[in-house]
Amino acid sequence: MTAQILDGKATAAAIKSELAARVAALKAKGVTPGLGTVLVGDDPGSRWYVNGKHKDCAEVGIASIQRELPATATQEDVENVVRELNADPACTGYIVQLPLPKGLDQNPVLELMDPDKDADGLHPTSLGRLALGIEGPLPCTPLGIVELLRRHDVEIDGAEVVVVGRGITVGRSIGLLLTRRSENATVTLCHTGTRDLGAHLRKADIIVAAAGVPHLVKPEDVKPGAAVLDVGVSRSEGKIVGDVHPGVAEVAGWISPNPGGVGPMTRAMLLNNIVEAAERRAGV
Ligand SMILES: Nc1nc(=O)c2c([nH]1)NC[C@@H]1CN(c3ccc(C(=O)N[C@@H](CCC(=O)O)C(=O)O)cc3)C=[N+]21
Repeated sequence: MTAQILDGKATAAAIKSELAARVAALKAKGVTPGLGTVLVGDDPGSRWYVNGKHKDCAEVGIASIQRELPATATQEDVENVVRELNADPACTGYIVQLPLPKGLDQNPVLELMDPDKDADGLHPTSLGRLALGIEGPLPCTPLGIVELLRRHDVEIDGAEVVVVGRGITVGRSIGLLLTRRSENATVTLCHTGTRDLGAHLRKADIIVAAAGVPHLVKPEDVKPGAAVLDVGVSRSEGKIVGDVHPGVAEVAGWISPNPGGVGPMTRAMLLNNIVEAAERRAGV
């Protein structure tokens, strides 16, 4: 058996064309959604990601608001840019590209953001709303994973989902998302303190590997027919190495390639959060 591919690149392209239609409808009402990015320092990887986000915006008709600060920027400098974007009516939502350069404290910056402009869905208020079941921006990678599964008809309702990794961007927040009534999955959150990871993995209908450990999920740990999502991004000689061993493709029912799987979906969901925020504000 060879797994079906959860093609994130193609799915993200389909979502972007749907979003482009919603942006056109907003523009017809006189509303132009705008995504802001705050990039501090000159890390080439961060710059590459931020540029990608603006390219995505151009594709669907979202306006781009780019703010750049040198690596020597002070905490006050960064916080002033955040205040400025909070007050800017052209900015529907924005992200502060993480990590910030050494010496800058990220939490006070994130807490200063207007939660209604949180494009990442990772503001304390957004995570609180998610936990409480209040509408608001949702974390992009978990949302991308749900969309990727839905659009490939992988059953989430009632599924046993095993998540590996407790980071905020994926592991911690996807449990909150998948256990909502609308998703209705059973979620086990595994991490470095888990005693027998293999025993958990072998019971899973859906595995979300987000530990950042190359090839952590082995073929013998996967139940035949399971859906496996590879979120891990490690690098070896410039190439991405995921958390899922290539041999898993022979056992799984579905597998997300990496690159070309969860990454493009994360980017598409950032755009989705901007369009939804603009629609909420316009009362659509
Ligand atoms: N405030 C904030 N929000 C973020 O969402 C955020 C961040 N900071 N800091 C860095 C990480 C990383 N991240 C990725 C998004 C898309 C791909 C992506 O599309 N990757 C491509 C290929 C990448 C390649 O080839 O290097 C793929 O998977 O096919 C990857 C990584 C968002 N991040």
